[in-house]
Amino acid sequence: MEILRTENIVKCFGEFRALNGVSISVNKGDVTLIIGPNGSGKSTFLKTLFGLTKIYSGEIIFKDKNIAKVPPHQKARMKIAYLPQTNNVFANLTVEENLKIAGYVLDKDKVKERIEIALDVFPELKDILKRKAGTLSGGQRQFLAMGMALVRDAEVLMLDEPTAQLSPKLAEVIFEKIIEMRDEFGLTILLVEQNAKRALEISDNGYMFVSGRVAFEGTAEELLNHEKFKEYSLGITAI
Ligand SMILES: Nc1ncnc2c1ncn2[C@@H]1O[C@H](COP(=O)(O)OP(=O)(O)OP(=O)(O)O)[C@@H](O)[C@H]1O
Repeated sequence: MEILRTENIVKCFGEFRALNGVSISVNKGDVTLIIGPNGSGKSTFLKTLFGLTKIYSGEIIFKDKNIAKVPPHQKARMKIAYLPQTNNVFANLTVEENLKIAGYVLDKDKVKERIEIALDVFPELKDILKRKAGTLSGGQRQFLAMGMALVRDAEVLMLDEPTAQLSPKLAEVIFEKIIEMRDEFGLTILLVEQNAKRALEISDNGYMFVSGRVAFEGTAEELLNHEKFKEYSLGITAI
């Protein structure tokens, strides 16, 4: 069942069209992947979905409502979470404080319960609750940011390259956590990833962006077997 879709999103920076009519559809409880070369508009797309930059035209439909003009803090209340590549935690606060702040709109008992759930999925955080988030490793910071989304009880989670700059081993752990968040909690995940092949293996559907457009789309399996994708992932063509 569709929970989120965009229709013909156009985003310009001056004369430059970073997004040139992007339409995608995201099903509830799926991992939907966006891949594509550098500069193809993936990060810009997530930012526009969350309302961090204004779009020129197009619609963002969430549960049958056009939310294109809804500001980020209201989208957060609608249980949409966005994790940027960096600055996704409060560096000067401890891990515990970050988790508590994530639940600020919930009542106290509920926050406690949600933090317990987050620590079940991210037990790695249990021993570092008193550490300042700014001192964490890249992987620990990512765990915390994803844990905060769980505390918030997010329904849709948008992740911008969560495995960037992590070792292959840690990247694999992040992919496993993403699967767990989908399968155990029914989260809908919109994922932007550089590691296209591995990310497709854990995804349900995918979109390949090229120059601000959807070049091709399909189920994860269709994309993995797509000639263009094979060429792209082998680096034979820049598309
Ligand atoms: N604030 C901005 N002002 C002007 N141009 C921008 C701005 N943000 C992004 N762009 C341009 O828009 C295009 C899309 O950028 P975006 O960061 O969305 O690509 P991407 O697919 O996420 O790339 P990467 O994989 O390298 O992160 C690029 O050409 C980029 O230079």
